[in-house]
Amino acid sequence: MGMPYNAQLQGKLRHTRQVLSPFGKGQQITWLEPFSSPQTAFRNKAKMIVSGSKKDIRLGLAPTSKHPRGVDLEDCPLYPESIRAAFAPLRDYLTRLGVRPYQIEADKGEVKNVQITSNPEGELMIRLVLRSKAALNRVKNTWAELREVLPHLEVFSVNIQPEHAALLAGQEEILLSDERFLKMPGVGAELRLAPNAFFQTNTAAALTMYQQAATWAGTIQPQTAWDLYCGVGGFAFAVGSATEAKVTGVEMAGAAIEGAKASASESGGEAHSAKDVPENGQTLVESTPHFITADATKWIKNQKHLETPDLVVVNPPRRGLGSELAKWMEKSGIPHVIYSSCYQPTLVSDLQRMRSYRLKDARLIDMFPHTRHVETVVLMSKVKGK
Ligand SMILES: C[S@@+](CC[C@H](N)C(=O)[O-])C[C@H]1O[C@@H](n2cnc3c(N)ncnc32)[C@H](O)[C@@H]1O
Repeated sequence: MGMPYNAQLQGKLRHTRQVLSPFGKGQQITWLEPFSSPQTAFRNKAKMIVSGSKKDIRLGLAPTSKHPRGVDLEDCPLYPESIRAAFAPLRDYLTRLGVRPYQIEADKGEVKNVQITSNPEGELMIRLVLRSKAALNRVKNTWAELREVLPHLEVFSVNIQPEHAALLAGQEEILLSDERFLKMPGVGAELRLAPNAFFQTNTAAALTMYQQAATWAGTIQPQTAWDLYCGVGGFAFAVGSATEAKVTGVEMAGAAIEGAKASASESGGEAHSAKDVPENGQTLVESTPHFITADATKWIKNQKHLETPDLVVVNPPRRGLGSELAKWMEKSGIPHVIYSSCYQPTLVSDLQRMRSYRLKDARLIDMFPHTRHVETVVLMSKVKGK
C-alpha cells in the first residue's frame, strides 16, 4: 500500500485517458468523475490457500522458501471485519476435522483452499475446496458446527478439485446449506450469488458501474438491450431499472444464470422468457430481464432472425471480446454500446476492431486499489454513415 491513494488514482486516470483518447475520433470524450474506492475493507471475497499442518492451519498465501508454512491473511486490511472474523473459526474447524492441508510439491493432503464471500450485511458464503471426496462425509456431518460460531453463514459448499494444478476450483460443486445464493446488492434488483458464480470483488465499485450503466441507458431509452457476459445480471437489472427495454442477459456459467433467474422472479417474474403467464397473478414487469446460458459469441451469431438491439452492454473477462465478437459488433448496426472492461489492453484491441464507434463518455472505476488494475466503463455510439 506504498503510494498515497490519490496519487494511485491520478496515475491510473492519466494512463486511461491517454490510451482511450484516440477513440474519441477527434471529438472530446466526456470524462466522468472517477470512482475512488474505500482504501481498506473493500474486498468482498477472500480466496485462501490452506497450508501449514493438520494441527497448525494457515489460511492465506501459499508457502514459499521464506515462509514454508504459508502466510495467514487474517489481519489483511483489504477484507471487511465480517470476513476476517471467519478466519479463526475456520482454522479451528479445519483442525477439528483433522484433514491434512494439500501440499503442491508432494501432491498430498486433502484441503486445498477456502473462499469466503461477504455481503455488506456481513452475511457469509463459504466454499471449501477439497482434493477428493475422501473427507466429504466428515464435512457433511460437521459443517453445521461452523454455523454455531458464524451465525451469519448463509451458504456453504464443498468443491472437488482433483487436479494437480494451480486451479482454485474444480467442476463439481456440492452445496451443503439449504440456502443456494448469497444476496448481494444491485441496481434495480437484489442479486443472487452462487458459490461457483462470478461477482465483482469490490461491491461499492460494482454498484457504481451498474448505476452508471443505468444512467446512460436512461438517456438512450432503448427498446431492446442485451447484457453480454452478464454474470448474475448486474448490468441487465440496472438497464431494466432505468428503461422500458426488453433486456436479455447472456452468460456461459449456468450457476450465475440460475442466480440471475432467481433475482428476476423475485423482482416481478421472468417476464420475457416466460411463455406461460404466471398463475400467481404476478404483474409482468416489462423491463424484467430474461437470461440465457450460452457462449456470447455463439449466441450472437444465431441471432440473425432477431431485431438489432438499441443498446448492448458487454463486460467480458480479461481476454476481452476477441476478434470474432468485436467484428460482429462492428458490422451489426447496434447504435449504442456500453463496454465495461477490467483490462485495458484488450479493451483497446477490441475498440480498434470497432472503428465505426465513437467513444463519448468514459469513467474510471477503481475496483482494485493498491494494484495497477482498474475497471473502465465507456459509452460508445455508432458514427452515422459508417
Ligand atoms: C467480468 S465477468 C462480468 C460478470 C457480470 N457482468 C458482473 O458484473 O458481475 C465476466 C463473465 O463472463 C462470463 N463468460 C466468460 N466467457 C464467456 C463466454 N464466452 N460467453 C458468455 N459468458 C462468458 C464469466 O463466466 C463471467 O461471469
